[in-house]
Amino acid sequence: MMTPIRIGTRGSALAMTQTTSVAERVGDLAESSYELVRVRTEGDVLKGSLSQIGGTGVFVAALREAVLQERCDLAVHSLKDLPTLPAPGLTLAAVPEREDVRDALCARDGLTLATLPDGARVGTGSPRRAAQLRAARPGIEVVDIRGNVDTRLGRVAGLVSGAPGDLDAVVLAAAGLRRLGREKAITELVDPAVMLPAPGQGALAVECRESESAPGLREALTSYDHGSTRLAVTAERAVLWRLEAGCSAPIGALARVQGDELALEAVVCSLDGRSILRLNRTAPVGDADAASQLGHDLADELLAAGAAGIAPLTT
Ligand SMILES: NCc1[nH]cc(CCC(=O)O)c1CC(=O)O
Repeated sequence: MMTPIRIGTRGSALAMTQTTSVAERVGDLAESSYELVRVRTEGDVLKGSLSQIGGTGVFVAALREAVLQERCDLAVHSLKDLPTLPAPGLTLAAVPEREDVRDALCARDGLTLATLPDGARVGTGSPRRAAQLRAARPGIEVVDIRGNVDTRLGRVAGLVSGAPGDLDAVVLAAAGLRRLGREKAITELVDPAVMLPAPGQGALAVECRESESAPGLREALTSYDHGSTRLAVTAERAVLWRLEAGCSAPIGALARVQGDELALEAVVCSLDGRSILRLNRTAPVGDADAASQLGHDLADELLAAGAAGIAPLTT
């Protein structure tokens, strides 16, 4: 018998549901009980816009510390919040199968990107979403917002009963809405041809200590890992790494395994949405190194095409 696997999580509703579903699967696979360990992160404490807080990994650092200090054995993160630099002493032990990768428009009165009136106020805290929104619909006003999913939905007029709402719509990740059982708020799943998601969007990351040696745990995590999801997010994150960009840079990337090819698309946007540089590239499906190479190669093409002059990459 093993002692319970201790799984670190942020306290937000989204983090708790994500961690609980991971914990149940890992517990089953390792034939072990588990307990959740709540960790408060800087990203939960600080107020203000995420782009103002800046820096990568505000949601991640405290969870990583908790694993390194052996206050817990695993940490569950949203992969898109995970810095591209590896954390010494930790390893990305499992990337479970990805949820919906798309961004979701949640608008009043069933409106969509095409039917929102000019002048509509659309909330997002993400420069990537803001830029692609402006490019798709130059007439709308993008409003910088932050807060948890329910706070954001509450800003949309008529979407949440009792909340007056000062916005016509917000854009959130479909994956988070689904995990929270809030998919009814979605009025349009935005086609990635219009809005390329963030690298790693919709995927989770399970980290453990490199030295983890509990019987069965590493094996359980290896069998929980989803090969094509890992290849896709590896390629996407390699773009970000090569551009030396952070998670709040106006960059989107999406890779998919299509037959025996890994197809990667990436976009770099100016903040005003007027310049959009979008390229794609494919490689034969191979190992993680080949997926990284594909991401690096596409990033080099973006740089050669002027990416650094379009967007503030290091924010
Ligand atoms: N940066 C916030 C964040 N990190 C992960 C998700 C949920 C979706 C996902 O797993 O990609 C969200 C919320 C959002 O973007 O709407």
